[in-house]
Amino acid sequence: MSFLEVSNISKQQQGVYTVKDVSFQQEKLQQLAIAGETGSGKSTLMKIIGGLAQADEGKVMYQQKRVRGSLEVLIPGHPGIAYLSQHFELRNNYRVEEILSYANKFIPEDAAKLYEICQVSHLLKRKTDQVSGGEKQRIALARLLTGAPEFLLLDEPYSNLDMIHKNTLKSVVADLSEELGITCMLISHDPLDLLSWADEIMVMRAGEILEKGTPQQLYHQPEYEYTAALLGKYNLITPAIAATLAELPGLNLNGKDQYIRPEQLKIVPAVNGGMRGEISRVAFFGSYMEAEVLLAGSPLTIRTTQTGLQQGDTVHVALEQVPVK
Ligand SMILES: Nc1ncnc2c1ncn2[C@@H]1O[C@H](COP(=O)(O)OP(=O)(O)OP(=O)(O)O)[C@@H](O)[C@H]1O
Repeated sequence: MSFLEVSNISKQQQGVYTVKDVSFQQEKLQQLAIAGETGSGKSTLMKIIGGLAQADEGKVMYQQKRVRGSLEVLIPGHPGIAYLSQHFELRNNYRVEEILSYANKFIPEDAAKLYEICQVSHLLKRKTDQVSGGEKQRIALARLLTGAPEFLLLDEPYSNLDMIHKNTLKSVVADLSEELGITCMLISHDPLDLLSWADEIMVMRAGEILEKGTPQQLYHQPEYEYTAALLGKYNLITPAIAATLAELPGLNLNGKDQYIRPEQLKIVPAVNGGMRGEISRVAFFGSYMEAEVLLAGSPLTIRTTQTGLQQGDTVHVALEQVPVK
């Protein structure tokens, strides 16, 4: 039996299904991410898994035991499962070390290691109102981890963090499995968080699991345009557009909609036989440029590191198909 088995979970709120017949499994130490637009039911599902909400139907089995819903117990939640909410609160007027010692199950040396992993060791003597938002987030995580959970549910842990604090917390989360043997499930609205971290991504739409797969599968060969859009920019090539792009080297004429990522389109030297087009727009993104190129009248977005491109330039374009693992 799997570490986590979710079977036929449904929940209605105000007469509408917010989670509908969701079933899946997660193995120990497997890094599972949930993607989906706002309101697609991600948080509701995660709270049901952690015993913090009540499902109407279905069951959650964690390490072979049923997780009881929030209405079946006096204090909602499961002792082995920690849930880091995007709306966490730290009690005011306490020292960080007091907050952390409250539910601590570790001996001092192990707790110190935990604080180091969470990068909060230097904050222990401060009061909770003397730390920044990003530091608070790491303290909240450290506090959850002091309860020695084996399973951690991370609900948008990086929202409201600037790039520096986000990267610090991302490296903390990356270390959790390896250093502490904790299995994690992550919700994030930023595709970069999910793609770089997950072993498997589940895509939710209107309370249901639409599709799931490895980051590479879902990024390069999504079944649905919804998934393509969630995970990054793309060019929709319908069969009608594909028919006008017959000269584009590498294009697959398979009669289906294709979602071509901007970095799959390459500007090539004219002698290499790419399809001729005209640049209609260029934008600078720091480490790369994005150019919109009109190919047979269709505007396609290309990501390139080539500099000096300008509106009105003639370029030749080829397509690289990416083998998917
Ligand atoms: N207590 C509630 N009562 C009624 N409807 C609710 C309640 N909580 C959530 N919902 C609705 O359930 C749906 C799913 O909400 P949920 O928070 O699970 O989505 P989400 O995918 O996590 O969204 P987000 O990315 O914005 O956090 C939404 O349509 C929301 O409005």
